[in-house]
Amino acid sequence: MPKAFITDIDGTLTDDRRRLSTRAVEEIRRVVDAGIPVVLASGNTLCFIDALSKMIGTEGDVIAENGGVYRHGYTGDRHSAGDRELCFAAYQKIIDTFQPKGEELRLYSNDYRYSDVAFARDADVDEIKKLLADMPVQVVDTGFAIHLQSEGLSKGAALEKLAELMGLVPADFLAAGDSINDVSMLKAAGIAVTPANAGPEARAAADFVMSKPFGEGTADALARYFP
Ligand SMILES: O=C(O)COP(=O)(O)O
Ligand SMILES: [Mg+2]
Repeated sequence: MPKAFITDIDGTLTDDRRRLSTRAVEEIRRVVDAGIPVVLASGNTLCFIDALSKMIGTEGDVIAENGGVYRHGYTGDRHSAGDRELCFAAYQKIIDTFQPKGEELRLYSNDYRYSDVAFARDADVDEIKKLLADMPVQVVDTGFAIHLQSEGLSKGAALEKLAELMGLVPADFLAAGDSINDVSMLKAAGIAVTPANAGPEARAAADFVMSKPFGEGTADALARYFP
């Protein structure tokens, strides 16, 4: 049995409209009550994940902003990395290119981010990647938002550091994720699963693709690996 569980949120615990699977929540509570550490790892902001962590009932071990931020427990230090000003300069470059064409970009939860810049998927990602090719910024399309983050940051890299604070190694974890921003975490974990809605990158990185999509698939994985 794995010693711990790390899970993505959007598309892995929720459906594509971001509605939480109550069965996945129940399974996580069962696992937490059995003494298994559970990490929530998401592209979302720290405050968003903290609220979710409290209400689901996990212990505050979190990775936010796709690895730009992590923290061990609710009272642990917040570790933030990355050059947010650089990400903003990249975002400005995108605006300067797209706005004259009449395309509006919408920032997501900008007041609450420490590391990355996230915005609505209204612009063409391939065009953005081409535009920013000479900048040390990653363009990550999670299927829910587009993120700009400093090179070298990922959920997998943050897992390495957080696991150490938890007295574990990434190989101790079962990981669940649905998207390209989960690949590094799925690869680092001992066992990796992906719900049936997952994109091709996450599928390729997972050991098992669950037969059900979204939180239902993740709930099945918890029942299987933490019986
Ligand atoms: O914030 C996003 O874009 C997606 O969030 P996720 O990492 O929980 O899927
Ligand atoms: Mg996701």
